[in-house]
Amino acid sequence: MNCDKILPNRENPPPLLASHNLTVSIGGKTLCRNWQLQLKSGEIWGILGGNGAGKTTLLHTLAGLRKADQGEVLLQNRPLERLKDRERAQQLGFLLQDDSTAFPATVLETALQGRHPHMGHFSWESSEDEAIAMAALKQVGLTDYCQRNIDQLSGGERQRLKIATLLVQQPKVWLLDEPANHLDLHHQVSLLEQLIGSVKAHSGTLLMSLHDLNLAQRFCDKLILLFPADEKGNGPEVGDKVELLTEENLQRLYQHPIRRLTTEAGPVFIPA
Ligand SMILES: Nc1ncnc2c1ncn2[C@@H]1O[C@H](COP(=O)(O)OP(=O)(O)OP(=O)(O)O)[C@@H](O)[C@H]1O
Repeated sequence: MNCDKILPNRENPPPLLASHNLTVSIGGKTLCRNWQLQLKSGEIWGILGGNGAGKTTLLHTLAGLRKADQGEVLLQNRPLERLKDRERAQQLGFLLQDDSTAFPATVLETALQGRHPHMGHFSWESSEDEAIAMAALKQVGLTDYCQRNIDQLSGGERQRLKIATLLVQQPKVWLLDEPANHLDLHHQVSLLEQLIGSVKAHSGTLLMSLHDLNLAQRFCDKLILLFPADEKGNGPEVGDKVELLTEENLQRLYQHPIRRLTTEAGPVFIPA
């Protein structure tokens, strides 16, 4: 591996998460080829693309949950696949779209799982860990449910609990697969604001897949538009949201005309 370009340097610190010549395919479809991506401290990224475009697959690859066809992912300058699970969990948090594998536990026990990567191997959760978990549950409005079993939560409450668990974990790199799923309008905005506030306060970075263009416009600095990769060199487009959120790009991305309206609150996107 050639790390010349990403050696640590005070003026140009290495990206928190980077892909190096990454090629990812699934089901005979190539999502990206020899792809270089750099997520830096303080940056908030979005991945946009239609159903089946590969957003989840790409996020899973960047999190090390599935192997890339070629290339590698670097977490704070170290190849992800060489990190121990615990080391990885200290630095990288993932919000899965589907967590049907979750085992029975109370809301508080689930939030406390976010502390596990930071605890000693044989230690129990301390009162300080519990206070951190309760503070996160308060942030997402679940204090009153802390002793309830998670199978007694609504879809939106479960999503808020997953977000609380990440707030407890406090990773450097946050990868979120459709964080706005199941959330009502108030919680979409208030929880994304809290997540992003926490990411920025800890000089982290966040990458999330979204279906809502207005949330992408509101919260992201940078975007990945997941156009299919082909032999002609086409593929994902990466850049500032201001450059990428055009009607032309969005129509091509979703194969549907999208109108960009200018309002006092900023641009608003609606399907035509
Ligand atoms: N195990 C698998 N084997 C083959 N193809 C798969 C497999 N899992 C997913 N796919 C296909 O890979 C493509 C990308 O799926 P992925 O879930 O990453 O898309 P997505 O952009 O997250 O979609 P959505 O917006 O619908 O959640 C889809 O066409 C899907 O059918």
